[in-house]
Amino acid sequence: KTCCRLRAADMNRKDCVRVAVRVRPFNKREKDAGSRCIISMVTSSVTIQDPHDPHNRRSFSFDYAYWSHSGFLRDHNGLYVPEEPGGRYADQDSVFQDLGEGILENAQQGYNATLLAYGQTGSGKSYSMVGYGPNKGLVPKLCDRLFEDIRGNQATRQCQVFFSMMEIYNEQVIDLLSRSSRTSGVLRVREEQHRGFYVEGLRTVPCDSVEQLMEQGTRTRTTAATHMNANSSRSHMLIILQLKQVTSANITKQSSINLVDLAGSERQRSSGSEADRLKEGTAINLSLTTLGNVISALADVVVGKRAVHIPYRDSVLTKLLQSALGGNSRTVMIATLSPADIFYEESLSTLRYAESHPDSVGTTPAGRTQGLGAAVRHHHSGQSTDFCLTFFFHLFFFDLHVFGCFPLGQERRMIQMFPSIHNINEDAQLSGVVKLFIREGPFVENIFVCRIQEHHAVFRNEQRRVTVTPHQGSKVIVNGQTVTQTTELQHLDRLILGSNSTYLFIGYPSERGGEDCSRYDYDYFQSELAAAEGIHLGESSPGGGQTDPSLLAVFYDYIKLMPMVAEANQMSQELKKDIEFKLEIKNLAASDSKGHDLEKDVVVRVTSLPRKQVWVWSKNKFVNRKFLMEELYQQQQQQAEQRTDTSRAAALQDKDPFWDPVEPLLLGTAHLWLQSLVFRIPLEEQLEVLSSEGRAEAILQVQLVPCSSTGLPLGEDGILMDPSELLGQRLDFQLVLDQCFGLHWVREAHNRGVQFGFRIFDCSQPFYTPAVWNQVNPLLHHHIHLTSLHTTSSLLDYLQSSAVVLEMWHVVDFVFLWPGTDCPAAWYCSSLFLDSDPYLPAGVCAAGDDGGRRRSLRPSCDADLARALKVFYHSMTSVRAQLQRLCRHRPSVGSPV
Ligand SMILES: Nc1ncnc2c1ncn2[C@@H]1O[C@H](COP(=O)(O)OP(=O)(O)OP(=O)(O)O)[C@@H](O)[C@H]1O
Repeated sequence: KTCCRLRAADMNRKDCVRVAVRVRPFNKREKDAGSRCIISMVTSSVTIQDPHDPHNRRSFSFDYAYWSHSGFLRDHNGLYVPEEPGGRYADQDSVFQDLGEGILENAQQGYNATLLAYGQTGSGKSYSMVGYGPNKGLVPKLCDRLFEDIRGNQATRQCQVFFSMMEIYNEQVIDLLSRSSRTSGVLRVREEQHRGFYVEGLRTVPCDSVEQLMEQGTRTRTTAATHMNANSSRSHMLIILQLKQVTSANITKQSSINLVDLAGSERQRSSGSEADRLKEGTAINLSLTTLGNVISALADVVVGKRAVHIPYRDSVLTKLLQSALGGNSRTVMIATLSPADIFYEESLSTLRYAESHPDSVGTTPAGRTQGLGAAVRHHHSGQSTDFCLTFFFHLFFFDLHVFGCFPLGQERRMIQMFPSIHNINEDAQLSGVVKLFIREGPFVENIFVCRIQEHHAVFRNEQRRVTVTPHQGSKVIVNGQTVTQTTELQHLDRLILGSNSTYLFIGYPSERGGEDCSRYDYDYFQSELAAAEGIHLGESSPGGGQTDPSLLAVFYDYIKLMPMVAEANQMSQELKKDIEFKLEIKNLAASDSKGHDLEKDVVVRVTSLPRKQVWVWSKNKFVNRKFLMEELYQQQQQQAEQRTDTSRAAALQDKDPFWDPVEPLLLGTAHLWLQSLVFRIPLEEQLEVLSSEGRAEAILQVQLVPCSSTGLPLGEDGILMDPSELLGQRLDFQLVLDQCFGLHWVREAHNRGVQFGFRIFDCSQPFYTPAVWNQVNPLLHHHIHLTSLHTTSSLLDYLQSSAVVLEMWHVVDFVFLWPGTDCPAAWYCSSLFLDSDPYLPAGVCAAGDDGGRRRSLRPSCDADLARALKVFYHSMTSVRAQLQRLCRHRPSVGSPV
């Protein structure tokens, strides 16, 4: 069995942090993309393989490694179990036996414990922690066992369990069991000497089962996320079970179990943009970073490295977990992984994070651990435990009023009687938790979606016909199409209300067949919307070839970003930012490819509407900014509720995620092929500058002129028949950027200009022409003299097969901006060496370098043919230049030719 099992008793003996890793099966997306599994496990060691370099493998050792990727089947109860008894598949039961039982035992002995799930969004954290359907996860299994034990030991012990459930989002605590948390229910974290950190006013509910409480908490989490324009995968969900035991000898033990479903770890990655780093600081999840630091610091204390300060106070999560991390407390982390090659980077960083938490935390005797575990037997006097279950019935009926939600049994009856709409969430665990029943008769169900309008749309049910009518100015999309009028709904219609509230319509029972509703997941909704915008993957013929995985990755990026862009637009509108976001698919043309199968990527075009200033943000930059926008949105909402002044926050431009300094913008690229140089033939070209969408942005007139070392153009005599004659020789040529035509956009404002940049051969620095301002057809007249003192075969290869990519940059405000570089003005260069070391004696090149490549050079060929080709090529070049000039001066339509 791959899973290395340590008995719970072992765990108790070794005071420690236990780290487990679990890999899940492929999901539909990964299967569609033809993903390969890059994770392998042998006993408790996990190996990950770099999909781009099969020799690059990294192995990590953990306490437990759970193989849940393959070798399983679904039994008649819907449980995922190993295909054969003793098979390697690790099911929910085996994970519970290893991780859950120890924690429970520990808590019963009176020690605090923490169980954390860490991993990227969609990697299986919720599956392990909460579970899906019959495949119950650690939390329900642990609670079931706890209540079973309590009932079994009633004669010798009296026990009470208190339950609380909260969400930490942007360092704010939201009580998931509170009625007010949907709007302004953000609670404060306080500290008291005898109590440590606690959440003021948090509901703590005595209970003897947790199912209903968890359901209620999940429901609040879903609606809170919708309301706050927030993303649930960015928040931490924390369940605290407090166990109070009084033995027959009248000894009181009190302990708490913290169960934490952490935010998706992928947000920890930087967008890589230097300029955005400052703003990113807050976007990166503080609690997640601090948790890592706390655990590492605890490990340092244990090995006696240095007297470390343990940064519990740096984040809300670590403050709340302080009494249950380290010391005699038990901490178990389960790190979850996707098996797919496309998530290599994410999975590697998860393994690194998990590895960095060695199993030594807390091995110090309790007395030396700064009292961390000593919190164990203290009394939580004064906690508000006077709250009882009946309150939740109030809560449910409160929900009924606004959201149409009902207690479980009643809800089942309602489903059998009425049509309804069910929320569909990106996090499958949160799908179907909000249901709105649409009763027949004079009732009108108004639905509240976002803060733009009090009511968004009206649902009516007249004579068993259900219709939706958008309120004026509200966005309602049915099956991918925007509707503005009353529209009748059919069973399984997909609705998107506002920027991104997605619902599935379930008709009357008589309309329902045995169809599988689970296919209408979040991806389905977004794919349908993308198809309406003309973005789709095309028909995949049954049994036909698979879609190119890289195209699939772009498509999935597109549908992932689509709702985020809609939300960003909504926030921009509400916060009156006058910024518009638009998703685009662009060719990554910064290569010298011949234009076939250009790699594509998704970018976000950002336009400041009043100034018509445009920025293009990368995916990562947009995602980070979107989180900052959510933060700003939340702050402003709270300030508006508290009626405080919002103008100060809005004035801090450099902190404003909607704002960016003026930046040069890459408008397009032109490819200048260099092949003529290997024959020392001059070339004059009129190149089209194409935008990333393939639109012609301008015409650029350029020349390649072979020349002497002093810059004199070579005549016909300089033309070579065999490029290999250049090997080891000096080569000089000039790249001339003459003129650019058709920059109509410079007319739109007075501060616009253009600048060209390029990279060539092995030169790491890009080079730029000086900017030219305010001209539709600017004269550039920029000459660059390029020299190779000793032409190597790799340079010849490069010239024969490559093009220089000339980038056209839009610059503004007469500020000299250097796109993507800190390059000083001196890089307006006029001469440049192509040799990596221009002072190397001529003819010196590494044998290995030349040996293999010489073969790829054109062999010396028939002299007559070469001469003929030379003449033909020369005349074609000038004919082409003439033709292009004629095209440019083409008479307008209708005039005589
Ligand atoms: N061990 C497993 N066996 C079978 N299916 C799994 C397993 N782990 C995860 N899955 C499936 O993978 C999908 C994603 O898992 P899950 O929702 O738990 O991810 P997550 O990390 O919690 O994501 P999020 O951060 O969005 O909540 C779910 O459909 C779940 O059923």
